[in-house]
Amino acid sequence: MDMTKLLEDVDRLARDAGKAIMAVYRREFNVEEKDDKSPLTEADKAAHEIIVNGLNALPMGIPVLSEEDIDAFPVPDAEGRYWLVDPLDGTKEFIKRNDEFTVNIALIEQGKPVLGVVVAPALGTAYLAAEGLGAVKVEKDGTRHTLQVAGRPDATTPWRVVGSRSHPSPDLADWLNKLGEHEMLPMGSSLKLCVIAEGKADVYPRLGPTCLWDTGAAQAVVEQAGGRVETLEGEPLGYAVPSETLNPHFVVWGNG
Ligand SMILES: Nc1ncnc2c1ncn2[C@@H]1O[C@H](COP(=O)(O)O)[C@@H](OP(=O)(O)O)[C@H]1O
Ligand SMILES: [Mg+2]
Repeated sequence: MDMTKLLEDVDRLARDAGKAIMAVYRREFNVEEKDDKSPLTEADKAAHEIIVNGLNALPMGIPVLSEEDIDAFPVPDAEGRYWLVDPLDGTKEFIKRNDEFTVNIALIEQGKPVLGVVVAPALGTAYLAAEGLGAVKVEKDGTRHTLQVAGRPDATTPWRVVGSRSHPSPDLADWLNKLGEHEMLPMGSSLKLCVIAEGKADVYPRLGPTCLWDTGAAQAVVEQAGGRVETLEGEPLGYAVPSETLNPHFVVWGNG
């Protein structure tokens, strides 16, 4: 596979989905409730259609798992590959209109995210990563920066902790007490992992539920920037079984 070409194709698809999302964002829209009580908008559905059709049109014929179509789980191909898509992550942020929502596309191979694209359409930014290519942020004006996580803060500097705006967790307070002196940066969606990759925060503890599609693409960005996304047992967060959609609790570390 030509990873550079694949990353360009996936970036284009995520940006097309982002344009469809922004067309809805700029006008009135309806909010439905899914079976699991989470919100769903026309924007989630429009982005899903664009991405799934686009991925299916690529020559490799890699199966797709998208948050908005979990009636049938894909069987990974002979190389253990599948696409993992969250067409609109941070739907609550989208509804609140605070701009902190993302389009997420990951390529999983043998249970590992080997390519990831996270586009934040309202912010105009994108994060792109692939094995062997590293991770970059593309700014609104098109400038590109190579991403590198921050080192561990020295003993006198408080930890910069990023956390969910919409899904606080009861275990977090205990975990933060053990961490020591820190400052909190609230943030919606997979942008939490991306700010770790950028070196703007040091750690993101997620001690509450998330699904595979919430983390796959941004995990590729963090890992290619030198960081880690680990279960509480210290194993990399894995994606081997598409039908096991719930992630365990995890911590994203930016200290390499
Ligand atoms: N009870 C639950 N079970 C599974 N996933 C949950 C959940 N509560 C929140 N999430 C996940 O957390 C994501 C949002 O996290 P955050 O608040 O940190 O941005 C949601 O993404 P979506 O917005 O794509 O549905 C959703 O997938
Ligand atoms: Mg999501």
